[in-house]
Amino acid sequence: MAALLRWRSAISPGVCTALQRDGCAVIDGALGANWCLAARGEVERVWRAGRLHANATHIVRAGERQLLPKASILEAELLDPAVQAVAPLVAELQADATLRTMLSLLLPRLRLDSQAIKLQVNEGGGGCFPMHCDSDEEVDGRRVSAIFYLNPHWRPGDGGELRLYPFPREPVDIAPACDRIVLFPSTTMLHRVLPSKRDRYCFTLWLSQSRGRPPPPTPLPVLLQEMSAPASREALVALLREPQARRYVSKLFYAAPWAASIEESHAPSPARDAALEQHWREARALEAVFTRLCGVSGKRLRPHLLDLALAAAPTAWL
Ligand SMILES: O=C(O)CCC(=O)C(=O)O
Ligand SMILES: [Fe+2]
Repeated sequence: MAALLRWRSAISPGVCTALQRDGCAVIDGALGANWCLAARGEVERVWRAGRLHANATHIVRAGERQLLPKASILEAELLDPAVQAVAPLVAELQADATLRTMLSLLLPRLRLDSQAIKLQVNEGGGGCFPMHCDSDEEVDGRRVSAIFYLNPHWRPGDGGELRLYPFPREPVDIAPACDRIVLFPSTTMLHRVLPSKRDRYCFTLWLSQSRGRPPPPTPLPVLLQEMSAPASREALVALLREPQARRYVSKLFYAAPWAASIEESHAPSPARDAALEQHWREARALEAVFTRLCGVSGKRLRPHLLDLALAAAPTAWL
């Protein structure tokens, strides 16, 4: 209870400003080391009770669904009352609306009305996540991801850093240190987890707008196809003020490290080949669209897009 009070006072207007301006906010010391150690113990008990399952991405290839598991990553949603009974502290946080209330008050475009927690254990030995965004406006109502790290013994060299790609700014690595919370927009912040040498515990609180959601905007690829080409510099800079547009440009910008992150996160399998194929197909399609719009091709395209995105900054993330 004391930890929850402490947590409530840690969610300051400064956190909302950083989230809006930088695309991420880091809060240290919000719950206290004792709470985090106890929460880590709860996640471990859920694991020992056999309630964590291997994380896997669903890939659709030639109409067939294939499962693409991540090596060493185990997870569980905190929906099941049996899991909640083993993790009462984390369940108490799941029931606390402070974060979503504060964010909705201070960031008027956010109307967050529900939340869910996912527990995660990375067993180490190189376990990692490939580059991804957590959600998409067409998929569900998730808007803000908040990750709570529970690793009292983390040291530089252990790996397992969260890497954010706030394009056009340089990537940022954040250590999964104990009692640290990292917030970012679920639909637009590209991120991954670097390989972890040792076990790594955390849970994610996803904050969603589930009621009264506006219909999803026209998908960006459709809008881009409709823009006349070549587009003016002003039109392209205006486009890159939209977080969704920056998301697509960063997919193109980081196509090679993105593919490497898929190879690093999954053991070789036909499902991994399908994921890589799909990744390169999308990257090539984006390259064709932006080559047409910018009137710039080949090696000159990426620096050109970076220049446009820098001209669009500073931009809002939410
Ligand atoms: O473990 C982390 O730091 C991030 C995990 C993640 O990106 C996810 O669960 O979507
Ligand atoms: Fe994620």
